[in-house]
This record gives sequence, structure tokens and C-alpha cells, in this order.
Amino acid sequence: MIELEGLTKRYGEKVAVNNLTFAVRPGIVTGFLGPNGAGKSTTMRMILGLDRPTAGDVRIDGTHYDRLKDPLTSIGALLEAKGVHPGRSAYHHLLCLAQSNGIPARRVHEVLDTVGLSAVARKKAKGFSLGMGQRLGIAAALLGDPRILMFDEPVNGLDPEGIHWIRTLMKSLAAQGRTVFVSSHLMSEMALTADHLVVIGQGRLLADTSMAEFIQRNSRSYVRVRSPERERLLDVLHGAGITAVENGNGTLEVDGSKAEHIGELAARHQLVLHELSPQQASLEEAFMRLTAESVEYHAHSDTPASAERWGDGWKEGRA
Ligand SMILES: Nc1ncnc2c1ncn2[C@@H]1O[C@H](COP(=O)(O)OP(=O)(O)OP(=O)(O)O)[C@@H](O)[C@H]1O
Repeated sequence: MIELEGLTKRYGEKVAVNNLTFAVRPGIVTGFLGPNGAGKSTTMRMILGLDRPTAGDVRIDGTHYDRLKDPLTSIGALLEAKGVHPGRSAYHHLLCLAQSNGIPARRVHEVLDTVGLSAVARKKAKGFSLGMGQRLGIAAALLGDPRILMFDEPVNGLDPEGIHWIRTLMKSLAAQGRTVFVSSHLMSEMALTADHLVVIGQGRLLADTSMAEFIQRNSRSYVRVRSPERERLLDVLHGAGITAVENGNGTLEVDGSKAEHIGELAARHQLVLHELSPQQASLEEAFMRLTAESVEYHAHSDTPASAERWGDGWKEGRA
């Protein structure tokens, strides 16, 4: 478990991380989401003791990182492209890391196998593709067989096969009971990977919620209807107790009614329809709305947004 309490980091006037309090639990994948510059990397660096917090506290299974006996056996991390000596092979890079951390050499073979690099283990790292480099970074994170794993934007720049592989790996690590904390600025990616979400914007906590709840709150479905006889359509819908919202470009959005029902109603009144399409608001859209609100909110108030606010904010914004 990773526990943050009031974690804050300032760089001069800039507050990169602002009073973050949350816990990352074992057995699930927790997604750490926020737009570029939200403070994700800074938070992860503080968890690893690479940056000193200005205020607040962070603990790894109850202990500060710098007091962990064998850190690599407690927490493994993939931060931005690690400094691998270009002339060194994947095998030697991992072997050096293992030897300097008291980890048996057989683990090097095991992790090379896990990440699928065994066949190129003796090749020099300078010939590695971006995807191979990511796999090597992940192998290093797994080396100490840690209970906690942290990945900063692990799918950046990877091809679909690499993305799928990382997604599967994270889920299997969580299924083994490990704590998996992964950052991304893409909601669509997290929707497929994470069980739980922590969202930050401008260093502040915006949401700490299960993915199921996020989806339930934000996947609003509605029907888009367009007719050359818009006023008559509105009257017919109104007469049937259906509320339609005009969205400005001549189309209507209808909540709480199926497309079939609207189509049959229109046919009964001999109304021509040019469009009748069920729509689903995307999670990416909901995430952008949530984080955009944080910017606006930041300008007007000092109080952090609550988890409730973003759910309702989305609905209010659509009305
Ligand atoms: N060493 C530093 N000195 C000054 N400002 C910094 C430093 N490191 C980060 N910042 C600032 O702190 C804020 C948070 O940066 P951080 O890299 O943690 O965000 P992020 O969410 O990881 O973004 P990205 O997705 O772009 O990596 C940014 O405004 C950044 O410019």
C-alpha cells in the first residue's frame, strides 16, 4: 500500500503538488490521471524519495522510502526513460542492478523472460527500440519481486501490441495481490486497464473513485434527433412527456427515451426525421471536462473539488 498525506511540492512560486491525500491499495490497478503538468511525475518522484516534499508525508507499506531496508524488494518503478548505458547489454544492465541490491542473479533470467527480452538479452541497449527500452525498464522494476509497482506513462510511444502487453502485465501483477500504480494522461487507456482512479489537476486531488463508479456517473447515453420540422417534433415529444434539449446546431438531444420509441412516435405523427442516433458520452470527454473544471475552479477558489462535484458538473454542463 502507498499512503499519501497532505503531500505538497513547491518549486519557488509554482505549487506542483498541492496537499494530496489518498491511498493506493493492493490487488488492483490504480490509474493516476491528469493532464500534462498536473503533477503526476512529481508525486511519483516523492513516493520514491527522489524529490523531498515541501510538506506532507508518503509511506510505502507504512515506512518512508529512505528507511526501507532493500527498496527494490519493496517497490519497483518505471519512471521516464531510464539511464541505461548504451554499450551495455540488457543482461548486464540488470545484473549490475541485481548485484548492487543483493538480488540473486537468477532473477535476471526470470525478469528477462517475463518481459520477453531473453532472445535479445546480450544485445547492446543502444540498438533497442522504444518498446524494447520500456520492457527493459519494466524488467528492472520487477527485479526485486516487489509487492508494489509504479509505472509513469508506460505506454507512451508504444505500438498497439506493446500497449496490449503492458496492459495485460499490469492486470496480472495486480491479480497476484500486488499494488499497481500507473500514471497516464489518457482516459481511454485507463478505462481499459485500471480498477480504481485517482485524478489530479494542477496538483490537486479531483477524484478518488472506482472505475465502475466513474463509468456509471459519466457514461450518459442519449438520442440525437434531427428533423426539418423541428418545432413540430418538439411539440410531439413534449406531448409524450419527453424532454428534448436543443444543442444549437439544429439537432435535439433526448435523455431517458429509446431511439425506437422516438422513431415510432415520429412515424405516428408523419414526421420526417433526418437523423435518429443513440449516443454515448465518452469517458475521455468526461475526463477532459473534469480536469478543465479544475483549471476554472483553481482561478476562483481555494477549496479542492469534491468527488461529487465532477459527476454533477458533467450533467449540469450537458443541460
Ligand atoms: N524541477 C522542477 N522545477 C520547476 N518546476 C517543475 C520541476 N518539476 C516539475 N515542475 C513543474 O511542476 C508541474 C508538475 O509537473 P509534473 O512533471 O509532475 O507533471 P505531470 O503530471 O507528470 O505532467 P506530464 O504528463 O507532462 O509528465 C509542472 O508545471 C512542471 O513544470
